[in-house]
Amino acid sequence: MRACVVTDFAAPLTIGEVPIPQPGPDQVLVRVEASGLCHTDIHAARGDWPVKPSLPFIPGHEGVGIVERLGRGVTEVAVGDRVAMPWLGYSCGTCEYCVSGRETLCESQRNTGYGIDGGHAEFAVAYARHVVKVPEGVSPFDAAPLTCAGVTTYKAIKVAGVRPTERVAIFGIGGLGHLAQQYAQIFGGDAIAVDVTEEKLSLARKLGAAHTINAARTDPVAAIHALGGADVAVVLAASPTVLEQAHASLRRGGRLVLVSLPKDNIMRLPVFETVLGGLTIIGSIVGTRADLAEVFALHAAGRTTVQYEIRDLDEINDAIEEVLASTVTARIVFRL
Ligand SMILES: NC(=O)c1ccc[n+]([C@@H]2O[C@H](COP(=O)([O-])OP(=O)(O)OC[C@H]3O[C@@H](n4cnc5c(N)ncnc54)[C@H](O)[C@@H]3O)[C@@H](O)[C@H]2O)c1
Ligand SMILES: [Zn+2]
Ligand SMILES: [Zn+2]
Repeated sequence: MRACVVTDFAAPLTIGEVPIPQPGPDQVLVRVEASGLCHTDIHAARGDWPVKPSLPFIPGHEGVGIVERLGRGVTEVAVGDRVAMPWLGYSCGTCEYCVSGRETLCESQRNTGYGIDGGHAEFAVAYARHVVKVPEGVSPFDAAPLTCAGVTTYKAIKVAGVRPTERVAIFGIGGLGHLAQQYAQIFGGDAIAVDVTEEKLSLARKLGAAHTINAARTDPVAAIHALGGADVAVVLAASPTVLEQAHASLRRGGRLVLVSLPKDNIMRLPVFETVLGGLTIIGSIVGTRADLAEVFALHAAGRTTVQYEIRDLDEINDAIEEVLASTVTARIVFRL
């Protein structure tokens, strides 16, 4: 099969032929139709984070496709089902986190496109318990970005507890951000979209943003305080500077939700303003299978719009450069 393989954190990704993987017990073989390029794939391919994937590996955790074969004991899905293969590729099911609906915190978890070969390939093997069925009527190209960008930001808005009329500042209107904005609005909030290009802000306006701020031209902290300050700020740009701006943009009682994972792995936190402002700081990691089912249901009901550009897998290295240069409207999805 044709697959994208990371062989070296310092080298471009390679596209080549590798054997089709075989599903073991409790696993399924999926023929991938569409696979979204998350910024996390770039961090993974470059070894940006403290825990690195072992080489070589196939990235991609927004893979969507058709179940082609079942391993021994699989009852959860059938051959022919369309499924999504999210970042949470395996969790133990029995630890205190798993049994209390917090499977994304499982310490035995394995991650698709990181510890388990992922979706940037013609076929992928996944644990049947951890794939999520894509509802009838949702295209694989819409489903792919929802599988990480969607579920992650849906969860981030949920943990922030966004309430009607609250001002929700979204820092970074990329793959994650354009969906975060829509979930903030679905929960009743007014979105303030912050990014560094006019194309991203024009998409945000099209999707209903109450305000847009170009951080390349205007100080977003002053601009958000001129609107009264943010009740919630969600950080989706992988930069410590943006983390600090998001914190500074909050009004008293505000909540800061950390989602992006900058290589630098550090933010300066002003203690005085945090204490006196009664601020809450929340870390949010992807979402559960149940969250993803809700994300798909919202989309099937016509409540969200997924913005994507389709590319061939051979173009992945150029696609990565485009994401890093902020020239992609929202998400790139590979057609397999
Ligand atoms: N916590 C999680 O569960 C989780 C899940 C998925 C992705 N992530 C992380 O979230 C981050 C975003 O992922 P993505 O796929 O949406 O990336 P992306 O590249 O599509 O989006 C990032 C956006 O930030 C914008 N940006 C850049 N500099 C900015 C600035 N100074 N101010 C405001 N905006 C700025 C970019 O123009 C772009 O639109 C990555 O670090 C990724 O690893 C985290
Ligand atoms: Zn992702
Ligand atoms: Zn567990």
